[in-house]
Amino acid sequence: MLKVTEIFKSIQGESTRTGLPCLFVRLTGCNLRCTWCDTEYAFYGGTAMSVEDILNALAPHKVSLVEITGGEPLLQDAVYPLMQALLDGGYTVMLETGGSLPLDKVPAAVIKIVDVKCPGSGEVLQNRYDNLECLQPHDEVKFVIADRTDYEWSRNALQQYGIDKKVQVLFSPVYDKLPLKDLTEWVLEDGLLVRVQTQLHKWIWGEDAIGV
Ligand SMILES: C[S@@+](CC[C@H](N)C(=O)[O-])C[C@H]1O[C@@H](n2cnc3c(N)ncnc32)[C@H](O)[C@@H]1O
Ligand SMILES: Nc1nc2[nH]cc(C(=O)O)c2c(=O)[nH]1
Ligand code: SF4
Ligand SMILES: [Mg+2]
Repeated sequence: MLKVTEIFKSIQGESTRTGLPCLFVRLTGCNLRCTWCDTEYAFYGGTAMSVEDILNALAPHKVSLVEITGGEPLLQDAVYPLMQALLDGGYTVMLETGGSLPLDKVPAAVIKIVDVKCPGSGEVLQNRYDNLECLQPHDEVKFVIADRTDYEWSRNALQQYGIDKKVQVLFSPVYDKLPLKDLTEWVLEDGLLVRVQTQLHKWIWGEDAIGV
């Protein structure tokens, strides 16, 4: 059984697949406490569901892209059979993870979106840099940036670990904290090979909407 906070249909609001219709499975519980986390309601509670219950909840929507997120989805062991069952059911599966837990057991066909936590998150010491070895070309690495200090730290991490040589890198401002324009201009000034992104669902439905 898995603890599930919510299952919903929306557009993918982040990553290179932004704008595509997508189903979301938000698992309950997180081992981190990022200062700016927009999903604190997923830390506790949740409904117990089996893999079959989750497949049955997704099927009527007739959307083939699904993202498993949280909370931290890799905290629950049953996430592995869930990912495999979704792949076997013909879904394109994305996994959104905070980067503090090992990635080596994630099925190769799953598209991993891995955060590298910046100092402004308060969780920079939790990054597992050996995870960068597990990345495949279809995976993406996301830096959520609160200010200029985070930006310079991210720029340095890119260079130190050669992340932009391996996968698509996303630079995302902390919503309502760092203006998108500032981040964009810094990236252009420095000629970084990264994709600036914003959380599109918040521009559509507002930052406090849940289940979108
Ligand atoms: C809620 S987390 C769940 C998955 C996992 N715990 C993680 O951190 O990647 C989903 C994504 O939302 C991002 N996020 C959370 N709060 C945000 C905010 N206020 N502004 C921008 N991105 C945010 C996280 O950094 C992460 O990339
Ligand atoms: N629309 C929408 N797209 C998203 N992409 C990643 C999300 C997440 O919370 O992990 C998310 C989310 O919460 N909503
Ligand atoms: S790791 Fe993800 S869910 Fe957990 S506190 Fe950070 S942003 Fe929120
Ligand atoms: Mg979200």
